[in-house]
Amino acid sequence: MPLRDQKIGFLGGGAMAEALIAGLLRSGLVEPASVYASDISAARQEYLEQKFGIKTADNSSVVSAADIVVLAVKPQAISGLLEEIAPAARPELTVVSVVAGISTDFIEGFFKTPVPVVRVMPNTPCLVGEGASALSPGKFCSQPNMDKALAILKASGQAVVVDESMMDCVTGLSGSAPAYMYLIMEGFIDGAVRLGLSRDVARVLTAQTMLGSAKMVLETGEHPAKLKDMVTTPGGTTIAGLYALEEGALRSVLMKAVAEAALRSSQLAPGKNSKT
Ligand SMILES: NC(=O)C1=CN([C@@H]2O[C@H](COP(=O)(O)OP(=O)(O)OC[C@H]3O[C@@H](n4cnc5c(N)ncnc54)[C@H](OP(=O)(O)O)[C@@H]3O)[C@@H](O)[C@H]2O)C=CC1
Ligand SMILES: O=C(O)[C@@H]1CCC=N1
Repeated sequence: MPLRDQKIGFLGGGAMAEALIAGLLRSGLVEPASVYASDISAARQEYLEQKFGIKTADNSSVVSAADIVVLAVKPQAISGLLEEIAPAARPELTVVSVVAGISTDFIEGFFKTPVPVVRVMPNTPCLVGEGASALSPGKFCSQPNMDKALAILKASGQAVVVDESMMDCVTGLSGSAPAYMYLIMEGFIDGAVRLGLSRDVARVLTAQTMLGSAKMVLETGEHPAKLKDMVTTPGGTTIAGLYALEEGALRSVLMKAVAEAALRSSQLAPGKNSKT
């Protein structure tokens, strides 16, 4: 078991760290006593201690105490954080970065010794055990390092290994897409509320329909177009709704959303960003 006796430290205790900690602890693979976190905000540290029963400390103390360190600050804060923790970094450590747009090469460059780095793009549904994560190994990463990172991400959903050149794309897809899905659900809910359905009923029907449709794709392995055809009775209701979606160029809009988010990911590394 790759996480046995491993102490896991989170640097940056915001939304994504919270989702990963929640996923890890609800899986039962790790005890709260083995999890550490640091955050620039004392109030945030207190919140994490209270919510999860984990320990908090400053960044360097967390790195010294941990076997696996998860970098979970915003891209704009990564250089300062890496400078701060570099003296405590060592080759036995596994560094897992969830920071969008930041390459393994960039992170490795801050350390004096060859430190294994795994780049990961998770998403917030890790919070409820349904995350979708992609991982790429850095150049000093061994299979045991990857196994540890995979175990953390698989504890809270599905995880796949991709070439690092695909990480901006993955960031624009599964990293960002929970937000797109919520927007789509909001539109469906408002559409039903407009026709008189109560918001609560519309919310449950919408979310369960998205969940069920996603399960159909994953469990049948069928092309989404075939599953769509199964719903679409000739001359019926669904084709009328699909016609409206095609008029609104839904697929083209969704493709653009992935491309725009991937482009932004490619601009996030310090020195590359067009805006901060
Ligand atoms: N949210 C998401 O869905 C996903 C996020 N990510 C990545 O995860 C990372 C974190 O994102 P997210 O959780 O949304 O952001 P948050 O702003 O919620 O979390 C980052 C946290 O780190 C704190 N922080 C800032 N500087 C330091 C420091 N030097 N040491 C310790 N803590 C610090 C921040 O404090 P303060 O706010 O006061 O600055 C904040 O609480 C980002 O790099 C993002 O790209 C990846 C996949 C999905
Ligand atoms: O919006 C962001 O930049 C982060 C990365 C992917 C999801 N949230």
